[in-house]
Parts: sequence; C-alpha cells; structure tokens
Amino acid sequence: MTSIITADFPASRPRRNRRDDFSRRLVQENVLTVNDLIYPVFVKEGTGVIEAVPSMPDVNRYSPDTLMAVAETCVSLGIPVMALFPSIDPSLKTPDGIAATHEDGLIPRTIAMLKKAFPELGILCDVALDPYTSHGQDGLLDENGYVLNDETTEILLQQALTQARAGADYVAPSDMMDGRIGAIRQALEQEKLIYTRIMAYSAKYASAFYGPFRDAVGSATNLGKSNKMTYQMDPANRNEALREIAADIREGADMVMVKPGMPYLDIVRDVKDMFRVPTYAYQVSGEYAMIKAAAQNGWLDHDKVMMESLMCFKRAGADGILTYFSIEAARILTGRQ
Ligand SMILES: NCC(=O)CCC(=O)O
Ligand SMILES: [Mg+2]
Repeated sequence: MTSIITADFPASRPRRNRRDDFSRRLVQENVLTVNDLIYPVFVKEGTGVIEAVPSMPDVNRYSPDTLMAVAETCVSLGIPVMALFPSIDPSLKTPDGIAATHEDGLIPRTIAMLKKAFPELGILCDVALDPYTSHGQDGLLDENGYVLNDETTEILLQQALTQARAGADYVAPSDMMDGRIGAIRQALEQEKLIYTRIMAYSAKYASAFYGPFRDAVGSATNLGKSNKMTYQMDPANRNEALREIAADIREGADMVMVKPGMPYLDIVRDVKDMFRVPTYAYQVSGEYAMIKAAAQNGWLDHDKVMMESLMCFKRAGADGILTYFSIEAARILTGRQ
C-alpha cells in the first residue's frame, strides 16, 4: 500500500496545519451540530412529576405534563427528535407485556400531547416489551424461560401500530427479535401508515452498560439475575452485526442503529462503510453515567469530555447520536439556553 503521506519530513510538517486556530478550523474533517442529536427521555404516569434517576445524574422521569417543558426546550434549541421511554406502574406489568399495545396507554397519550403542542418536534418511540413485562425480558417466555420470537413479534407489531396511530414519527424496535422489522413494515403498510419511519436497533449488544437505564424504567428488579444473551448480540461479534443490519435494511428499515455507542464505534464505522445508509448510535446510560460520575469527582472535565465523545461518533460515521447529553450539548453548540 502506498503511503498517504505525500512527502517526507521535513517537506511534510503536519504540525503546520495545527499551529493556528484558523488553520485547525480549515482542516477539521467532521462537525457536530444540533441536528445530530436525539434526546431520550423517561415518562411516567402522574401530574407534576419530575423524579431524579440516581444512577443517571441530571436525568429525570417526567409525567406527560412536565415533559412538555422539556419538549419546548428541545424545540427552542433545535434538537430534531425526542425518544420516549416509559417507566410503567408495576401493577400494569404482566408476563406478556400486553399493556404495550393499549391505545390509551401512557406512551400513546404522551405522543398525542407532544405532537399537538409541538408538531415540529420528531417523536421516536421504543418498540419493546421489557418496560411492560413482569419478568423484565423483551418478549414472551416459554416454560423454560426462553424468549419466544414469532409470538413476541405479534405483540410488537401491535405496539408499533399503536404508537404510529397516536402520531409517532419513528418507531424504533429495540428487542432484537428476528423478522420484526419486516412484520412491522408490512403492518404499517396495510394500515396506510406509509410515512412512519422505522429506526431499527439492528446491532444491539447484550451489554452491561444498560444498567442505569434499567433503573430508570424500573425493569432492573424484574429482570433480576437473568440476562438477554439469547436475543441481544455477543459483544465479541463484528460480522454478525453486518448480517443483522443487512437483514433490517431488506425488511424495510429507514435507518439503523448500533448500541451501545462508545465501545462499539468500530461497528458504526463498518456499518457506514458497508451500507451507506442513515446510521445512528446510542450513547447508552452506562456511558453517560461514567462520564457524569468522573466529572462529579473532578476527575474529568465534563463539557470537554461530553463534546469529544459526541464528536467521536461523527468521526466513526454516525449520522446522529441518541444521547442523554443532548440538551447540555445543544446549549454549547448553539450558545442558547
Ligand atoms: N431500548 C433502549 C435501551 O435499552 C437504552 C439503554 C441505555 O440507555 O442504557
Ligand atoms: Mg435482527
């Protein structure tokens, strides 16, 4: 392979372009803007609720009414999309998670309120049963506790239809069942919901970095000591991610996602290079908590590490990032409050 250095030292002095702010700006290869951000939020039943999530500093659970102010902040900062995650009342959790399909459930009501008040804000909804199941798994269990694929997909497509009917702009299946992108796309087409976008959590790994999220949605205690390794991917695997992405694109995904984010940027790059489709990454709760905790201890510079981490997603090839830092980053990027 020929070298990409065009000349040898001293003819080439790469530090010349790094010497001044103007020349650094001129050679900068990637940019992060507010248009790259998707803000995940936690919703719970009630009024006037703003409840801190201890393992995720500066992240709260909101009732639909208090969430409106958060949505307003997103709109005023220019954040394109907010992603909704429910913290469901334990009394509504069942083995089949059927409350996920209820038309008058927390999420459909919240979508309707948001789209009425802020039609310009994109709303993305998680399609998965784990916030709704009494066992904390993403699907129906057989007698041995194995998560059933096709039976789960049947409920997931009802959940996706409920969200789309309520006005969700994006449905985002995060459960890793096989074939569910195709099933959901077909169901949407049949109902003439032809503009609902599907963001597929295509390469979702069985990661320990989701811990704080499970506290936030209240599924940690339900899940107990069990894991999700029979459907989420092995962190050791790379080629498998590409096969999962290929399948979801063929089945009708508009955009694909890799999750978690920072430890998986090699996968993001592979996906972008191979498929050249809109590619997103999720900087998950554990990644967020690590940065927050180190910053709280004075061990890292919060803002600098936050902005660097988000830029690295862009460099890896991501078109956007789901991040709990969205509002703080958008304030820095826009200079607005
Ligand atoms: N389906 C959504 C998630 O699992 C989020 C994980 C996280 O933020 O840790
Ligand atoms: Mg798949």
